[in-house]
Amino acid sequence: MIPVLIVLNAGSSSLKFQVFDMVDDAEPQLVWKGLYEGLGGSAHFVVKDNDGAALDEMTWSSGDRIGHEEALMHLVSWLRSHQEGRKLAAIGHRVVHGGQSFSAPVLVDDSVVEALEALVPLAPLHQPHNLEPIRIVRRRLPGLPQIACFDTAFHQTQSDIASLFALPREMRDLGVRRYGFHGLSYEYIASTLRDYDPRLADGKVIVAHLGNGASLCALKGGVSVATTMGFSALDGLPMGTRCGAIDAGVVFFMLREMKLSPEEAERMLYTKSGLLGVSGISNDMRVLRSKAASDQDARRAINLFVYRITREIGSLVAALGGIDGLVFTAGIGENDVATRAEVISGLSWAGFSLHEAANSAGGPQITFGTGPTAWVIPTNEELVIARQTGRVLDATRERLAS
Ligand SMILES: Nc1ncnc2c1ncn2[C@@H]1O[C@H](COP(=O)(O)OP(=O)(O)O)[C@@H](O)[C@H]1O
Ligand SMILES: CC(=O)OP(=O)(O)O
Ligand SMILES: [Mg+2]
Repeated sequence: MIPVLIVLNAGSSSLKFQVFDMVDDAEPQLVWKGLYEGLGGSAHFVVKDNDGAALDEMTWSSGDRIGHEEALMHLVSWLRSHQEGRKLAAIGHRVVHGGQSFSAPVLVDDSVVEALEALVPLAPLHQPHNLEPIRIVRRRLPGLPQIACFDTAFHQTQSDIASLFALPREMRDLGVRRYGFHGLSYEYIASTLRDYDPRLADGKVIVAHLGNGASLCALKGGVSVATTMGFSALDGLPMGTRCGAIDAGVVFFMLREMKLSPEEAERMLYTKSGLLGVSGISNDMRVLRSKAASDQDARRAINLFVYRITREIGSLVAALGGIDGLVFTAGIGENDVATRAEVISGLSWAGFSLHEAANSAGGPQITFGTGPTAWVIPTNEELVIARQTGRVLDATRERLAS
């Protein structure tokens, strides 16, 4: 029997999954990937093989009340009827916040669940959804090992100064510091840089993870030295619906002058801001691009996004003391030719010069010449979760055997 892993990335109304074969010490091999979307309403399930060919799909009506629990149990029974010769060995989860305690992936037990629940206020948009499948599996499939893999862990290499806020010392003791996120994505990119150019693997690289959530990370020799997200996933760049870095004074204005409750203020900053808030149209870059020529608000939202990315890259170049490479990844970074072109055009001062045909073709290399180079590299957070999960399982087995 080949042991298989399910890797889960749970959102508020979606559950993305991938299934990997784990053969001894080999790299995890993707077998199936898919998602449930529209959970809580009219849910839809689709699963594909590792070549992207659709294998199965299903749609439920809202009366069927398919939530995360029903979706997970459906996935497990789908696997049972398709996994001939395979045996489910564990589930690896993306958990956005690991706080101060978790600097590496961990086997989930009662105390881990409790510690991760305490971090919900630090990532209200993600953490509750990440924890829900963990609780469901503990209840419905007790005994199945679950491993939590964190978006924050990769940034633990940052210096004390890079992670410090200029707040009174007791705040740091309460855990109020910069953590950084999207670490699973950055770990994947760091692990593959050598395949593209050894100078990137050993040098100073800025990775732009531009998806619905967006951040930048400065890597030196593949190690995180600075990042734009801080205490929460609200910081840094403007995102699909999140504001990114704003003056903390705005929050006091919202509470005191606008008389918003903390929950209302939080909702505005997390779900009504960013590309959606500025454009008043959409959080989706595809929609904004299709309207940018005729709609001033769509254009302004894009211009602000690009302006903030370019400015923050300048800041990270200073933190690195130079730059050898820039990598675009995630939904916008991998697919939006125009965003890449606009960012590169704002970086001509650093020696970047766009190769338009290469950019239109999706790279991988999109600038050439003697200066720093820019690249498009698709991220793979799920593969990192599978690798980390495999390592934790091996270590647990060795511990039990000794
Ligand atoms: N073909 C495309 N062109 C431009 N933008 C795209 C394209 N495909 C996806 N996107 C952008 O990527 C976003 C999703 O990115 P993704 O990394 O999948 O986000 P997440 O994992 O946070 O859900 C979409 O909201 C959209 O803005
Ligand atoms: C941490 C974070 O912002 O994640 P996502 O991009 O999936 O929203
Ligand atoms: Mg993402």
